[in-house]
Amino acid sequence: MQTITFIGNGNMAKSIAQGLKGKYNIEVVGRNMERLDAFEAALGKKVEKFPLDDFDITDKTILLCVKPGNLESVAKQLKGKAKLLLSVLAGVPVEKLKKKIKSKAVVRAMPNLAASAGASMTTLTGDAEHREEAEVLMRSAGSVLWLESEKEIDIATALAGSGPAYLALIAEALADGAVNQGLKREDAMLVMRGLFAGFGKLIQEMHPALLKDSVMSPGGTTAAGYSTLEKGRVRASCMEAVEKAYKKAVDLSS
Ligand SMILES: NC(=O)C1=CN([C@@H]2O[C@H](COP(=O)(O)OP(=O)(O)OC[C@H]3O[C@@H](n4cnc5c(N)ncnc54)[C@H](O)[C@@H]3O)[C@@H](O)[C@H]2O)C=CC1
Ligand SMILES: O=C(O)[C@@H]1CCC=N1
Repeated sequence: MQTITFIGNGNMAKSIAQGLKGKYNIEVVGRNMERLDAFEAALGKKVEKFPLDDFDITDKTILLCVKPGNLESVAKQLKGKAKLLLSVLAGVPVEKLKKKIKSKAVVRAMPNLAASAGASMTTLTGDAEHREEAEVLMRSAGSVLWLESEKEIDIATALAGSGPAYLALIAEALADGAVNQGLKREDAMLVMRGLFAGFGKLIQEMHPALLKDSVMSPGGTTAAGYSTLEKGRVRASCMEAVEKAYKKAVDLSS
């Protein structure tokens, strides 16, 4: 079984490791042994645990899962040259990764929080020779799409990487709206979750505009609510949110 070495043991590392366990041997590298023990307990499977300081990455397949701001300090503590560096760091380009961490090949991956449920939408780009290997690996955590440029992965970061947070805002706001009109909180949450479960299936098959047209009757309840969303500039705000998140990814590249 191939071994994957996680550097970082936070949310994203844990989520991806859940998908990989059983298919790959897992090693995890971090600063704090208690946190590494917690990572292993959360995974419910034996993993090899190593301190970060002076860790030798020679010929390993690394899954780098630290924050972009920690790249510098983490890189300084590693020695050797990896076989493949797979980085989930938002915005950090291949060139910068290559400068900081020695590796024969680099691939960027942008998963999302749904990796914890095996349902990430993960985009990938980088060394095309490792496309197949990276796709197979990340498919353990959901769907994958290889993109041809780093600009595209930065845009996809704004859409699917950050997207769960944007949809969570909509989900919470809609449930709050129902509570505001008098529905019990627990009922509002159940109805909202059911709405998203069904919508998740429908949107796979229908264009969003046709889906909307199918729901909105002339002079009906949906039309009444929909015009309020347009007045509130929800459409423009979503487009601006993607723009701001993309620009932030570009900022992180320097
Ligand atoms: N959370 C999300 O939904 C997504 C996160 N990402 C990317 O995943 C990466 C990790 O994010 P999360 O797992 O959410 O963060 P997290 O805060 O849960 O985990 C970060 C990890 O880095 C370690 N760390 C922090 N400072 C360190 C240092 N100075 N030296 C060594 N290790 C250090 C922490 O101990 C932890 O293991 C980020 O680069 C982010 O861009 C990508 C897609 C989605
Ligand atoms: O907010 C962030 O920086 C990370 C990247 C994509 C989702 N979360």
